[in-house]
Amino acid sequence: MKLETIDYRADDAAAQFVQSLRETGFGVLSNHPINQALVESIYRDWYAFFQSDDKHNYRFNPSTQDGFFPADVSETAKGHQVKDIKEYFHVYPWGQIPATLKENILTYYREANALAAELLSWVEAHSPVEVKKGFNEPLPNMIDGSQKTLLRVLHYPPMTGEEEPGAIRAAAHEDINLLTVLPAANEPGLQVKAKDGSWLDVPSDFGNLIINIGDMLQEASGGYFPSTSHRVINPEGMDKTKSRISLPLFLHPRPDVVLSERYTADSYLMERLRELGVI
Ligand SMILES: O=C(O)CCC(=O)C(=O)O
Ligand SMILES: [Fe+2]
Repeated sequence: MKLETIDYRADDAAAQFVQSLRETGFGVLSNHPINQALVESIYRDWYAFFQSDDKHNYRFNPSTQDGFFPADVSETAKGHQVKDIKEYFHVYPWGQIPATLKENILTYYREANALAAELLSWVEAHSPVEVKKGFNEPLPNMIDGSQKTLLRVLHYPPMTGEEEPGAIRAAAHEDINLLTVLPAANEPGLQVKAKDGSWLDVPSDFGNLIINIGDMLQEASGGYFPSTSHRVINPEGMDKTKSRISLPLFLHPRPDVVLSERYTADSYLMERLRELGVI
């Protein structure tokens, strides 16, 4: 099995994209409307920010979760013991954002959300009737006006040789949210677990847009759309000395959205955050 890249402008792009999501939990788009020059300037400016001491002036707020998370408080994926090798910044439009970085990152936030709403309408349009009937409201509606959607700017530092044994950039995990939208990072490493248990490279040609299903869409679709495990492996050889920057947008429904008979978006998120031990 291999992940195929889908041309966003193809006549049957929506059908192909939804089929890829259904089969692998991932969809990869080329020729999409996200401005690549904007993504590149975000990578460049935030790389400089992560290199500076200024980042420590934006330490995350534990109750609202916006701001800078240093490597020593970085996540440990569910079911793992060692921390990931990464630091990151959580951007919410209402949260702390360095003034010089604000305009570009909020433009990206807005544009990526607009595309995400369209992709959710593709998912809905290509869902079987029984699955569609289970959606309590149209999928694009679920994120409309949501204050919960999170843009994470990630910096994976170069390898030093001092890493904790077994630690990798991002240990295997599933995303909690509805869909995740991710421009290809400036370095490779992202892999998705196939049905046979093998790890596949996600095609990360610069300019591709990668979309994956999160647990909330799996829940809302009664398991029809699978939330698949993915990870970021450590670089080898010459790439060891390179940083990797990536920019996942985690689409979160409004808290009152009913996902299933068991969960609202809020009760689902709280249960997962409690399991992770972060609340
Ligand atoms: O850095 C990446 O390419 C993926 C990051 C990721 O999966 C996550 O932060 O949930
Ligand atoms: Fe992820």
